[in-house]
Amino acid sequence: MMATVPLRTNPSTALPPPPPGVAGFSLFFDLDGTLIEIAETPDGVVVEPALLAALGKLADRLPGRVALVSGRSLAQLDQLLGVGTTGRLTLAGSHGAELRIPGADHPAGDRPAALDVASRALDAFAQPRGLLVERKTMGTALHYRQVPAMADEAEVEGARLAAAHGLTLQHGKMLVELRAPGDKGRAIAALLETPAMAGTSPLFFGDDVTDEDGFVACTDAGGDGVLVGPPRATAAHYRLPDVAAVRGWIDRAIEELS
Ligand SMILES: O=P(O)(O)OC[C@H]1O[C@H](O[C@H]2O[C@H](CO)[C@@H](O)[C@H](O)[C@H]2O)[C@H](O)[C@@H](O)[C@@H]1O
Repeated sequence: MMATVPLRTNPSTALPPPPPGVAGFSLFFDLDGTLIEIAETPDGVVVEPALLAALGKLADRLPGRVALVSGRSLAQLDQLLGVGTTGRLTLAGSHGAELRIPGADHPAGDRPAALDVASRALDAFAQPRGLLVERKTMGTALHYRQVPAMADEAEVEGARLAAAHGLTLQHGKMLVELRAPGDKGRAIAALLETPAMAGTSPLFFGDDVTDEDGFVACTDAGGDGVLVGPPRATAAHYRLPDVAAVRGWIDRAIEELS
């Protein structure tokens, strides 16, 4: 099963930055490549204290209306950012397969039974080729950033194993992942029904193909998407060039809300 990238792409590559004025918005952020710089390995990322402070301030000013929507699992988000920060945010992890809303119960979905067998097959493929396998709560990612020449082979193996084991195939930056169903769009739509977010306009900042479902969900709900990175076909109508620009935008939003 392939995770779909929507075809409702914006024809223009000259997308403007998102306008100021966030008082009536709920803000959704992807993590890797959006709030933190891409690193060589999943564990190699740097989460700066200034980011944690900014997310905390934003959450104070928009209570219940600041969310992380990540391909990382909830456990990874807790570990990377610390529960002092994640506890103040609404979270969608595992590409939308896991939700955590402060004060609400959201039983975790079932981890697909086939995931362990498929993960061992990924190990067998990765080890002799020098690739990295990242095990997550609801998925396993095969990373080829370490050996980019293996990209095509890794993608083919990922697709083969996803089909063989009935798992969802997720493409990403220098990775292919086998995972539980769900997508960031459905997660955002569900979060928009929470009392704190209901009636607000959603704005989702993301850099990767997994974020496109989220851009569509936000547009459908009267908000929009913000592509982070170089121009490409996207459902977002705004763009910021890099992580630093997102961090600058957040700092300005905090000032505006102060
Ligand atoms: O949806 P996100 O929060 O952006 O998570 C997407 C994936 O991010 C991580 O992989 C990416 O970042 C790594 C660290 O910078 C990088 O080495 C890798 O090449 C990128 O694909 C994470 O490891 C994955 O589990 C997430 O799905």
